Amino acid sequence: MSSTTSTQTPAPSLHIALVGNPNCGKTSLFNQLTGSRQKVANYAGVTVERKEGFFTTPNGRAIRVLDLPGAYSLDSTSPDEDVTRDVCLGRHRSEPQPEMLVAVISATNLRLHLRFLLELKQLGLPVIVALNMMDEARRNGLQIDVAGLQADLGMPIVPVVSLNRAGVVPLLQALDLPLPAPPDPLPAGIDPHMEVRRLLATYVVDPSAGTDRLTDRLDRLFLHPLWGPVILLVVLFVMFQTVFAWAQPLMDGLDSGISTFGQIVLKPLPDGILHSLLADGVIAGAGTVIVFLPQILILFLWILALEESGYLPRAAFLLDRLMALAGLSGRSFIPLLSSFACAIPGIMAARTIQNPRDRLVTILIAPLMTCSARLPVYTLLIGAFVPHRTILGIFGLQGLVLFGLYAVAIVSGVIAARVMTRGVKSEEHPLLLELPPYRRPNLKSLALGLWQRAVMFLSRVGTIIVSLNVLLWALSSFPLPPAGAPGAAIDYSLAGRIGHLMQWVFAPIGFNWQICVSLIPGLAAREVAVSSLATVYAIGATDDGAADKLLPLLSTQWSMATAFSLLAWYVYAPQCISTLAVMRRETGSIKTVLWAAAYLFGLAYLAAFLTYHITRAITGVP
Ligand SMILES: Nc1nc2c(ncn2[C@@H]2O[C@H](COP(=O)(O)OP(=O)(O)OP(=O)(O)O)[C@@H](O)[C@H]2O)c(=O)[nH]1
Ligand SMILES: [Mg+2]
Repeated sequence: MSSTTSTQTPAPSLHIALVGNPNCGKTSLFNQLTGSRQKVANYAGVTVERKEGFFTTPNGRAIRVLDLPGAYSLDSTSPDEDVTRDVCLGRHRSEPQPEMLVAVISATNLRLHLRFLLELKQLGLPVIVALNMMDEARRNGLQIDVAGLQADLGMPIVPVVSLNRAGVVPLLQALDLPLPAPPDPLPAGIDPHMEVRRLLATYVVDPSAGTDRLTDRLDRLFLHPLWGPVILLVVLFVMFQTVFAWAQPLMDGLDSGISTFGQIVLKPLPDGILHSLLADGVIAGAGTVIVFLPQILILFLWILALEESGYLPRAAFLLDRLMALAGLSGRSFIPLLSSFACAIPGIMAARTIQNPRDRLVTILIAPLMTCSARLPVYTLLIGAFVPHRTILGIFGLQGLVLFGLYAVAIVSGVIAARVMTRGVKSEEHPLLLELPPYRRPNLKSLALGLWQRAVMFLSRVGTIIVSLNVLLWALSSFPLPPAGAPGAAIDYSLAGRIGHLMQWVFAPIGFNWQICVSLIPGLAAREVAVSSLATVYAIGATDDGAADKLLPLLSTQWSMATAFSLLAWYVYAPQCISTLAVMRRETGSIKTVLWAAAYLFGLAYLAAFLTYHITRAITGVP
């Protein structure tokens, strides 16, 4: 900026990095400084790769800032911590050493975080300490002699609260000052643990130390050997019940909105190609998927609230034994849990696992965890084939079946991991899982998180789903049948012919040719299978408006065995190219990916085959 109004010349630009222990609030600080919306959550290991951002200080200094994965020390042991170590030491392949570090430490966890800070002193780089979570420290009555600590450490300390912009202003101001001198390293022979103890004893008064805090009281309940698992089951159970119960009115509203919209748009158009393209390709396709938005948002509301509350690491702790059964350690839990939202961040979160075997097995079973894109497929079929009935007076049968599908996937994941590890115990270090304090989820950040999800979902619908559906519409409409040909026009189209050919392979598991056709575009994204079915059936239908009636249509045209077989297929099939691509990137091996795809498709076929024939035998429908 060549400003003539400013009286001060901005200081030269600066390149800094945010470094600190996991879960100390680096990403929250990064988001406040740069205005970005990187993922933040209340457990260790959320950020697994470096993120770059830019901002300007009040005096106009241009700053490039890196958010780094959390680390416990510079002797890194996992791929995510490698990044932090390499950047700090100036050894990173594509990232120059920062000119200054902003060491983020949490005021509520000084015993752990000061130790890493002492290690950072050895680097010979200027360091500013951002003393984060001051709001919580104040609430707990913690008194910190910041001036004394700062003089003792030889580094400027700036108290901050990274929850809002105002809370980080002191740091912005500190970044306008000339760079501090690099601190002196800890003299040889001084034990860092003793040094931390000395610092705490001299500069910190913690009146709540040794008292029974809320977090301790809650942990006695949530980590109780009996009540802990019971509560976990109840939480998961209620979650799936609400996905159906709360979403229904919203879904009905959306459904009728889309029908009305379709009628208004289509009414002036004469019958013909354009009418069919809009009705059968765009509206039928996008409309059938959009109605699932409420369910997806309810699922995410739960996931976001659980992430922020601090409950997830407790769940990992409770399930450590289950993981041991699979030959894995509790460290695999969070990556697997993230995969319930989407396997892609889940597979990336496996970078926090140190042991290479455990990391590979976790990546290989991550696609078995039920990602949110399966939800439309599951609920469409459950809605069409499972009666809307209450069991024992309180449990909805549909929610129960959904819960069952998730449970089957988890059990399958455990068995698959056990086979891959041959039950040999993990050599990963015993689970040293940090249990963060419980936090009431912030309503604003929940709302923001949901908004981001909604935008992501709708833009998926608007881009990939609509374009694939238009493509599918074209393939299902052309070539046109010869004049006077008997049967439905779609049978003569390219898609119809491909579907009939594929039936050779899929008839033994009860798939009709329409399902076969929808499986191909469904590879791009699982929800596309639903919109594709809508398009294929709409084009094939003789009566108008079949599109918005996919659900009743399926319940009359498919047997229960076919529907359940497709559900079983979707529990296992790696119907998502992006997941396979991320697997390739994270493992660096195309062989691994081919193997993963083969074993998952194999399982899918086997499960669908068994489900189809068992259901047929039970229902007695041939
Ligand atoms: N009360 C309070 N909570 C905070 C503050 N800063 C961050 N948090 C919360 O602390 C948790 C961790 O924040 P993150 O920003 O994800 O931490 P991180 O250091 O990036 O964590 P990793 O990426 O796992 O290393 C989240 O629940 C935040 O909402 C703060 O100043 N006060
Ligand atoms: Mg982070």
